[in-house]
Amino acid sequence: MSAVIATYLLHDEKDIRKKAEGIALGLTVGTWTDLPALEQEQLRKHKGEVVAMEELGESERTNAYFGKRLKRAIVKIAYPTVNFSADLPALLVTTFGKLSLDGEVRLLDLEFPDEWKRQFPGPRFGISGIREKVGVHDRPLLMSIFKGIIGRDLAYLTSELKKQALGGVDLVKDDEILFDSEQLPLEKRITEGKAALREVYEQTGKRTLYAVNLTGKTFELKEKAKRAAELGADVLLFNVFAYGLDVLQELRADENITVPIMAHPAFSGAITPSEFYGVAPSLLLGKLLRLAGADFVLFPSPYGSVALEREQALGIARALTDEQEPFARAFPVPSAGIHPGLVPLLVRDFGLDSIVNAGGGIHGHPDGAIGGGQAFRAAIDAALAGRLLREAATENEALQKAIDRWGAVEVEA
Ligand SMILES: CCCC(=O)/C(O)=C/OP(=O)(O)O
Ligand SMILES: [Mg+2]
Repeated sequence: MSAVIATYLLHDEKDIRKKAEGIALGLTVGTWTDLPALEQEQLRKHKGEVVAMEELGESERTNAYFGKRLKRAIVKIAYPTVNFSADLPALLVTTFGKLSLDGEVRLLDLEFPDEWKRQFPGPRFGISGIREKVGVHDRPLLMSIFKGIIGRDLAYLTSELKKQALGGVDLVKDDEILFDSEQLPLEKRITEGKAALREVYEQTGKRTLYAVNLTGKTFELKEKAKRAAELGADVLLFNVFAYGLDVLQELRADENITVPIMAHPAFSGAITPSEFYGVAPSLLLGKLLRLAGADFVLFPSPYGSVALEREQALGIARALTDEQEPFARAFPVPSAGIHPGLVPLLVRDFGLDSIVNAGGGIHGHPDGAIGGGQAFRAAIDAALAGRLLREAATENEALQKAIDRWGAVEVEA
């Protein structure tokens, strides 16, 4: 029987196995033992099964949080794929719909039968495709974020775009809070942005992509994205969790929208952070965003301003780049509060196939966005060469100024 296997962290005061069995039945056939034999035979292929249970010891932390003594267990439950359609809304409602309201259950992972998950698109470009577009194959990419753009006009936007590109970044992204406005409509940001980046390319030979924020009402998104593609948009930034995973998948699957999609984690913090309930980040921001077709995935780094616990951040990156999956690998983009002094940690933890992403760490440099980009590029080169940042900074003024401002976390080679 083809089944999706959900892994949960369960809590219960009395009988964890009974709770697990109740979930397996409640989210599938509803009841079992009181059914006549004939009905049991007819319904057997639809019945959810507890396929594994690992009891955990009591946790003082958990009991303190819930204010009662709880048993705990990691439980795997199989949901027959014959019960639901092959789409993410059906998957989520089946495995963690009403159950997500329980308040004492955390969805840790979903495992899919091969033939079932191949119905999903995965990234259209992925890491290799993005590298081809920027022409960089031997280092982590560097991305900067517009800051202080709301309320500004196109002349200001293109001027700021050029400065970031002149600093040597490979991509510039809209901030996720930049929405269409009279002064900065999407179509103009694309066309004027392309012209500005073409100027920098002709001046420096450096190609820089611009990720424009695709926003607006859900049912307008496809037409907007098609128009953006026609205008030559490099990348579409998308606030997936304000819309839904299936909207991301619909954009990815449309053959008229052959543009890389960059998933922003905005609003996902309403779902992932608790260790006791909600959804594990490696599943929501890793496995599911890759399945739905994100080429890049931003998530809080372990050392930034909205830090994720390190193992959780690494778990997202693993899920995005797992070679066992039948999908293109997606770029991990550990973000928030990143400055050049953190690059050795980023390279150690996320390696070559990742993106160093910064807003304040670029624009807050004493020499502005150009200095910020130069400092990051020098830090990346130093980290890859196994050099201490402070040593490399003796030969690079922009990096030295960044270290003077934000410090540096050295990682021994
Ligand atoms: C995890 C998303 C980070 C983000 O959206 C953003 O704008 C970061 O800005 P900085 O923290 O680098 O200034
Ligand atoms: Mg942002």
